[in-house]
Amino acid sequence: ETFPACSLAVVAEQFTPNTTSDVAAGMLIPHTTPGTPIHVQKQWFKETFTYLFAISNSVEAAEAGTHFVSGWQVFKSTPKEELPFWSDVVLGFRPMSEAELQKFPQHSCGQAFTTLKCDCPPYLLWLEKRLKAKGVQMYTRKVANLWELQSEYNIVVNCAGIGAHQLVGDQKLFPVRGQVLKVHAPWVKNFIRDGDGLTYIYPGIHSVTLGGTREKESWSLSPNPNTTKDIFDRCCALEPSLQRAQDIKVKVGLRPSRACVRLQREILSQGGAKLLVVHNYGHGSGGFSMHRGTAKEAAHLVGECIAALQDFSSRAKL
Ligand SMILES: Cc1cc2nc3c(=O)[nH]c(=O)nc-3n(C[C@H](O)[C@H](O)[C@H](O)COP(=O)(O)OP(=O)(O)OC[C@H]3O[C@@H](n4cnc5c(N)ncnc54)[C@H](O)[C@@H]3O)c2cc1C
Ligand SMILES: O=C(O)CCC(=O)C(=O)O
Repeated sequence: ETFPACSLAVVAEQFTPNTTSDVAAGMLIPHTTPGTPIHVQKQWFKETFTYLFAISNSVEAAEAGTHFVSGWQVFKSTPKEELPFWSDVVLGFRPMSEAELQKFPQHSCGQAFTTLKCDCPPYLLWLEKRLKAKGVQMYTRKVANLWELQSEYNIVVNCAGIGAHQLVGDQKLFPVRGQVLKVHAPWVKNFIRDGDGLTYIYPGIHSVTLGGTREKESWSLSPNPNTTKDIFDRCCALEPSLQRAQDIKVKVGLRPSRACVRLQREILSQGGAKLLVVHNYGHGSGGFSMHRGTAKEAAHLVGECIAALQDFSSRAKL
């Protein structure tokens, strides 16, 4: 969209439904990361929210799998941060009333708001369809080293998620394993998030996501049956009607975590040849919440790469 004169290809080892993004609940509810200034995180969230608001408010919404969802974030004790940085981006953020809190006898306070959610795989399939309609080629291939792309491409945008640990040897990137359940419980219409972020119930178009776990440095993609029971029990304690949920599927994903998203330009060179790289990975728990904002910044960095390429070629002609 930003550089219509460029031709684009997507190279990935796995496409939807086999990516980390397919495991996610897809809720727009940011996590704060220490390595990025809050105003930047807010900007990324706001751009993503505005973008998905427009899709959710259009005829595309059903196919794109994006929708508004209202609900509650509940706390057992008063949270340190009374007003999260994103409170004026989501809609209608307010403290819960005493009457609402009666639904949560274990909790003493809470926040009510409306946010947006992406259902995956539909959202990823919709994005793929839009790319293909523009003539973008999709190649299934594992890349061992970015340099192997140098003979075919001028610029590589590295969006490898947790795969960047091996692909570019980023030791600052680590997995935070998450196990969730996707269940059929169409009567659950409101989201519920325990303020510690460990237990959540996120209703989507096709299923309700029940979470979760946050296991730092665990690379295991195998579901743990004890964890499944634990997640189910925790969610039923918040929403007793889930006892009747059916068709329980267990999913595991590795959040690509880092002190900050790596949004950076790099020039690789070997024997006079160059490959321009834009890194855009390390979204941790916030890949959906921030994807449009970080993509916009990555596109800006691609613009800088295009200018650099033009500069190299005009210097080569001198
Ligand atoms: C349980 C769970 C729940 C979550 N819930 C939410 C949520 O509600 N809201 C939210 O904002 N975030 C959530 N997240 C976080 C979110 O899922 C991630 O931030 C996001 O999926 C990261 O997206 P990505 O595109 O960077 O990585 P991925 O989805 O992993 O995509 C990376 C792509 O790169 C490819 N790749 C990697 N290495 C190579 C290689 N060497 N060669 C070729 N291809 C390669 C992969 O095959 C894949 O196609 C959740 C995560 C988990 C695990
Ligand atoms: O934290 C949340 O509530 C949203 C889900 C999520 O981002 C996660 O599990 O990583």
